[in-house]
Amino acid sequence: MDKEISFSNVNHVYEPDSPLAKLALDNVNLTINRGSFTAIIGHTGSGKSTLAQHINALIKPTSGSIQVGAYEITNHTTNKNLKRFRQHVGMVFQFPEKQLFAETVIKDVMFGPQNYGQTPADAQQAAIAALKLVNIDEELFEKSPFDLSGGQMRRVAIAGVLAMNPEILILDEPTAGLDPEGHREIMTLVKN
Ligand SMILES: Nc1ncnc2c1ncn2[C@@H]1O[C@H](COP(=O)(O)OP(=O)(O)OP(=O)(O)O)[C@@H](O)[C@H]1O
Repeated sequence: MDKEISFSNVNHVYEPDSPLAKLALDNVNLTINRGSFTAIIGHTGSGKSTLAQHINALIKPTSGSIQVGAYEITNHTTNKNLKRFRQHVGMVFQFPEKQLFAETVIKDVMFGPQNYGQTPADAQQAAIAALKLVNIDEELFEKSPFDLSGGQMRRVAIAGVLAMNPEILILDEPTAGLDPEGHREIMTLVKN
């Protein structure tokens, strides 16, 4: 199997050189293979989100390096090289429904592909495909995302990431705060 993501001696210190300095990642080494499904488990505050946010270079290592496909992320990586890279690494943050903003479900999901240069027609097609993938009925497409249930809102938010057709999908506690039914729906869609 091709090596896809690897961490080499990754350290991350929040607020270095201050009395509040916090070592959140301590010499992390790991490899995640292409085509695999990996869960990171740990106590609250153990560094799971910090680790996940390194994979799309939202934060950079204090030292060490992360290889994601052909990209290497180090302390020296500059943001200007990262827009194309982030297109391939979809990140679903905790409580992603908090980032919904558009007046309709379909417009919300189209936003990402359009922002990355797709025509409105192509973005709409990508959005429809992503919404199908997360089982959102067509009759909801023109509704406000804020009129949906919590589980539906979360699925629309995930569709917004899937519409970018990422090669890597990172989900940070995707079922947090959902009821058992919502929990089951999200885990089924992630597996699909
Ligand atoms: N922006 C920040 N500034 C300073 N310290 C931070 C920051 N973000 C996280 N930390 C600290 O880094 C450590 C790891 O946090 P992180 O959020 O990665 O943990 P987690 O395992 O994802 O936790 P949870 O399960 O509660 O989401 C914690 O001690 C946290 O307080």
